[in-house]
Amino acid sequence: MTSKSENGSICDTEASITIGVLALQGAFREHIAHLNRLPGVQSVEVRTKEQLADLDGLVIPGGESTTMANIAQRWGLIPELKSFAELGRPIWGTCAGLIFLADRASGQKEGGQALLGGLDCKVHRNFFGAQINSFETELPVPKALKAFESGPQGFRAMFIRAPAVLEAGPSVEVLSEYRLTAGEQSVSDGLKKVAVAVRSKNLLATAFHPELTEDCRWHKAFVDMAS
Ligand SMILES: NC(=O)CC[C@H](N)C(=O)O
Repeated sequence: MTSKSENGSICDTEASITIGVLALQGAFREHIAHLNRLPGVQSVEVRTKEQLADLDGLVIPGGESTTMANIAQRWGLIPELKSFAELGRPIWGTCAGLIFLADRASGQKEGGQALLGGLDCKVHRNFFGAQINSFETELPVPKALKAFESGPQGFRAMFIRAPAVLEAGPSVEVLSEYRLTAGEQSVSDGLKKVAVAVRSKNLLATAFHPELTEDCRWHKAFVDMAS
């Protein structure tokens, strides 16, 4: 339902959930657009620690995890982001955001990079190779998530210089897996599959980019976690 506020602007009176999208670098606008399509949800670009206070959940978008970590460090955001996660507030990391949330990462730039951590996982930062190896595929929907109860039984997964979860601890629930092709297995020590979507308590992480497809169900799933 929309109504006119006193100053005459149109506002959505149903909006009750506020989701922030970390807007330091990367694909934050696409997440904002998807979130705004969901009823009762308003989204905000987040650049300061003060903005974190009023959020029901935070999306850390895809982009370049080293650059994002450097900016977050320079702007003094790392301690606040860490405590956001530690306090059990919902965070969804996509692609670079997944790397950011992982406790352990390989394939990092020399000198490593700041990680927020919280997700008991080891990720490979560029598991699927360089930009040129980016690809799109269809994966079965995660049955564990209510948001996928309706709609097609598969979802489009776009992998762009994508990471993958190589090891996950007992607290981590694997929501989606990707089966490696014979060629991929031969350069991955015979690994047959990797996790590409995981959930652990207040943290959701996906190696692919739902914000670049028409499907809003991953955003809905995160809003469910934040509601
Ligand atoms: N699309 C992405 O977010 C790519 C992430 C990239 N592999 C990194 O290290 O940050």
